[in-house]
Amino acid sequence: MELTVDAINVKIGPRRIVKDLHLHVKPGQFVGIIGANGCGKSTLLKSIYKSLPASGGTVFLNQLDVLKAPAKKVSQKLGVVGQFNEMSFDLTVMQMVLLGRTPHKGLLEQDTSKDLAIVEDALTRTNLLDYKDRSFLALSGGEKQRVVLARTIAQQPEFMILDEPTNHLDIRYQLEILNCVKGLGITVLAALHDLEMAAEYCDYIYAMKDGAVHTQGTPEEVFNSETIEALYDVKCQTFTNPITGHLNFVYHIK
Ligand SMILES: Nc1ncnc2c1ncn2[C@@H]1O[C@H](COP(=O)(O)OP(=O)(O)OP(=O)(O)O)[C@@H](O)[C@H]1O
Repeated sequence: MELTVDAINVKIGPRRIVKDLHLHVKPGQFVGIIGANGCGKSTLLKSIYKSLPASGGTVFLNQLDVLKAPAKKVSQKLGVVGQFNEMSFDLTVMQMVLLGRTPHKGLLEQDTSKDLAIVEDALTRTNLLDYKDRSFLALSGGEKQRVVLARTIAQQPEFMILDEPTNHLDIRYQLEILNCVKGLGITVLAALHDLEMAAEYCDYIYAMKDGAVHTQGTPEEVFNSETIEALYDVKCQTFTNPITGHLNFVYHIK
């Protein structure tokens, strides 16, 4: 499944937060969005998954016109792991993850053995099998984040949007979550703050500044001192870690 975003604009009050932005995610790619706090990453993602109205532009998932299509149709294709996962009523972890099946079901349709098998698989992939009878509200922030990912996996989307998916997570779970998402083999668009993880996991990067694309390309093309300084207003040196072979960064304030 591929995503094509053309000339998207988002205004909040009088302010233009996302400005005429174009973005393309090819089938099977893991694409990252990076940029400083407040540059518009979440606003862009929310406009793509229709949580915020766009004031102009189009979003297509293959032939599906996302901004015009009914929510249920979109949620059969598109799964979202957002930044804030609070809810006010209590469900068990199992019940939360079963909610992921909703877009595929008719009104009042019962859960089938196939739904339960899909949920079991999602719980296994996110290391949550032992948590299935626990109360969602009593979980830690990181555990909640994993439950939300499991729910999104149970939704069986062909395209996944992640907004800072590793917020709240310790290092092991940050790696596990990104490995887990990568292992799904679906197309992914993710806002990421950790540049080293973005360099390791992303096939292609959009670097945003002030609501627009500042630079785009492969991690090797985007991650250089000039771009990082321009995006974050810090001094930066990049180097290849001799142990991991991955791109690493050293920062200091100008
Ligand atoms: N509901 C809102 N009302 C007013 N301003 C908003 C609203 N939502 C976002 N903004 C503003 O839009 C700008 C972009 O916010 P956004 O959350 O998209 O940035 P971001 O790049 O995701 O930041 P972060 O890295 O901190 O999550 C910010 O200046 C923010 O204050």
